[in-house]
Amino acid sequence: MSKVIAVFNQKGGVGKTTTNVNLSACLAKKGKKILVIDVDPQGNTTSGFGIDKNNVEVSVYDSLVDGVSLKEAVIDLNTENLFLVPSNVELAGAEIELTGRDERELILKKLVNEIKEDYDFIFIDCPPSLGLLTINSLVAADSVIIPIQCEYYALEGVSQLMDTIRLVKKSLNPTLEIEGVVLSMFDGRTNLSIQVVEEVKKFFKGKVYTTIIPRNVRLAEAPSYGVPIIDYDSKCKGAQAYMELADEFLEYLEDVI
Ligand SMILES: Nc1ncnc2c1ncn2[C@@H]1O[C@H](COP(=O)(O)OP(=O)(O)OP(=O)(O)O)[C@@H](O)[C@H]1O
Repeated sequence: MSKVIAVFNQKGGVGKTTTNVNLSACLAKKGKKILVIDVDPQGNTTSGFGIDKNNVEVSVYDSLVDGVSLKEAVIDLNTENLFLVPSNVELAGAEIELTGRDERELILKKLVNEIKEDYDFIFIDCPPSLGLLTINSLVAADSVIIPIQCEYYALEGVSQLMDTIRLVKKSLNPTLEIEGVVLSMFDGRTNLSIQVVEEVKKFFKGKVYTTIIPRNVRLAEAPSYGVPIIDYDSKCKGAQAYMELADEFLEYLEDVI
């Protein structure tokens, strides 16, 4: 059974891209066939996998705006089980171009449904906004993983994103569920990090898995080399934390099914 997961938080710089690149790479290592769809015009997930975003032939923009099938946009990352639909800055214009189209919130869902069964999991990297691209991502998804940075105002951002999830559930995707929270850039030496973890766990009342990813210099370096952390330094704390997240993710699904 295949599953589509949106990695979503409208706040910028909270670890969405890092989670997408590294969780998907870890799951691919565990034998799951993974497609990552980069729906962020910044294209950091695309470059995080080592793809030159200024040089892609077909991108998610072509699919969303011109109806090119996602199959035609897929890049084989030459790592076993791992595939990518790339993005680039062209996507920044898509929200305006799609305004006024019929069923504009359902475009990605229709495209994803055509290829869903070819993969075990499809991860969607949402942009840091609450616009049409994010709504398309949440409508296409079966579940949401929420990265939260352990920093000031983390919880305020969470209540805002919960409003969006509730709205999408109510009007466009009633079966959408929250699956897990990734507490990103945790610095165990600061009270703030510890407090954020406690508050977030209380907020979600133990209903979802909450995985802690430490602030880790190797994780911060890996994107500039265009590799997932597991291929960069598989022994570092960041790589181990994402492997643990992959285990939790798979355990959660076993429990649910
Ligand atoms: N656990 C970590 N340890 C150290 N650095 C990290 C960690 N997680 C993410 N970073 C760094 O923090 C920055 C922001 O992370 P990331 O790009 O994943 O966030 P994002 O939510 O995708 O951002 P945006 O909203 O701009 O798309 C990046 O430079 C990334 O390398």
